[in-house]
Amino acid sequence: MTYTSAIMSTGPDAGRMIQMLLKITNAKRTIEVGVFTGYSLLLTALTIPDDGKIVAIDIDRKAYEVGLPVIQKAGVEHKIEFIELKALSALDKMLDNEKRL
Ligand SMILES: C[S@@+](CC[C@H](N)C(=O)[O-])C[C@H]1O[C@@H](n2cnc3c(N)ncnc32)[C@H](O)[C@@H]1O
Repeated sequence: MTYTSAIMSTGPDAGRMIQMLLKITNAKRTIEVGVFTGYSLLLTALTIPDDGKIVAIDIDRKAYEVGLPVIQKAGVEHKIEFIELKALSALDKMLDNEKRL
């Protein structure tokens, strides 16, 4: 599969900034809104602890699946819960579930 929208991906400088912010805040649980092929998702998964969790939301699972083999090769897929849904609906569901706990 070819993906022609590479311009949508986070740039390397912004990626390093994301990693730095995750480190200085000791982030363990994060929400990624807008995954695309998963570059910033991969950086986040590589940065948070091994028992950390990322809820990754995107309306397009196909784009996520383009980058998934890299995430798997990096050994960080277990930290990711991918949700294919509009972000607002996914976030509403998460809030509803939280209220029920
Ligand atoms: C700029 S790209 C994300 C780039 C990604 N973070 C990266 O590092 O490569 C934006 C993504 O948001 C997704 N998107 C757009 N509207 C959305 C919505 N309402 N809910 C969920 N995802 C959405 C698109 O499918 C696209 O994959």
